[in-house]
Amino acid sequence: CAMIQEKHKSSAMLTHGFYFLRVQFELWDSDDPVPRKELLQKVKGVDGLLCVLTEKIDAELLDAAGPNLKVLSTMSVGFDHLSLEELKKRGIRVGYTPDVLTDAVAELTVALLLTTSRRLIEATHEAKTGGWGTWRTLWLCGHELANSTVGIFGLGRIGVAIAERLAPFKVKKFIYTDMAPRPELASAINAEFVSFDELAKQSDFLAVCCALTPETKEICNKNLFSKMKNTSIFINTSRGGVVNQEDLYEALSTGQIAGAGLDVTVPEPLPTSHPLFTLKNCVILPHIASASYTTRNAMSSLAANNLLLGLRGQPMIKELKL
Ligand SMILES: O=CC(=O)O
Repeated sequence: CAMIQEKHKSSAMLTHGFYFLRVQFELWDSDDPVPRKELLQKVKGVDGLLCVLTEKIDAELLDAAGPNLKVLSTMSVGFDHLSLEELKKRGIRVGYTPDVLTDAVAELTVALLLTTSRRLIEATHEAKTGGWGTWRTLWLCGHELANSTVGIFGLGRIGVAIAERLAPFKVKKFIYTDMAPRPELASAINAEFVSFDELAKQSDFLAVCCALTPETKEICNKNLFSKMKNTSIFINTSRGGVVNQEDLYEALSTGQIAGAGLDVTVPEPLPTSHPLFTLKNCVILPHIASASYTTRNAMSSLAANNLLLGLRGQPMIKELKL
């Protein structure tokens, strides 16, 4: 989190293209989120703010910042932590970091899918704790990608990148649903547009890649799970808010679906006492999809450049249309 303003402790000449921009900035120099109270105090009077997805940028924070604030840059592709309406109302420009994390997120999604479908966490636990007896015919059997139908809910850059990585596993068919067909993206992976119901019914693996919006909030609920096959695997690397977790628990614990792999939950962190942690067929990761050194470096650099360009009144590299 970096707050850019006139009269703060650190000062730097930041080279940007052929220009120099003199900024004074204060850095929250910790991997832990800046405490809300501290953030509310420190944003007062800043011209720009660089945040991550743990910071809720709402009317309270924007009021605390005051009228100097012209640019917000989030180091994330998701922007459900930003109140876009409030930002637009105040004429604040917003930068974000799509594209640079697509490869890392797709890679992690494939890893999570295979970990869940081939029951790798259960398997390593058995091996370590003495559950490994003789070779047994049906022990720790899972579901394979070869000849399967993979469904993608929300076909964007990341959905396409996931499908491209899964295709060599001999997937039979890719299907997807979105607000409307997206033929250009779909043709790259030969995916067929289907209804939400058909996606539920046909998918052997269902990967959720949509943004969290009022329309997608808890859209993965008992209506979806009840239509899925009891051999199907559900994967979510988008936002926890798209899933109704009580319904998912029910579907997993009653065998309505075979397994779930989640990189995102509500809340984050998910309390260790949460019922989903009791299930062997649920693999939960702590929101690490973009966590590779290369990608996090690219995200920080893009977020910083977006901020500086915005402060200079120029088009950002990746700017949200408000
Ligand atoms: O979840 C990660 C992001 O939105 O960048």
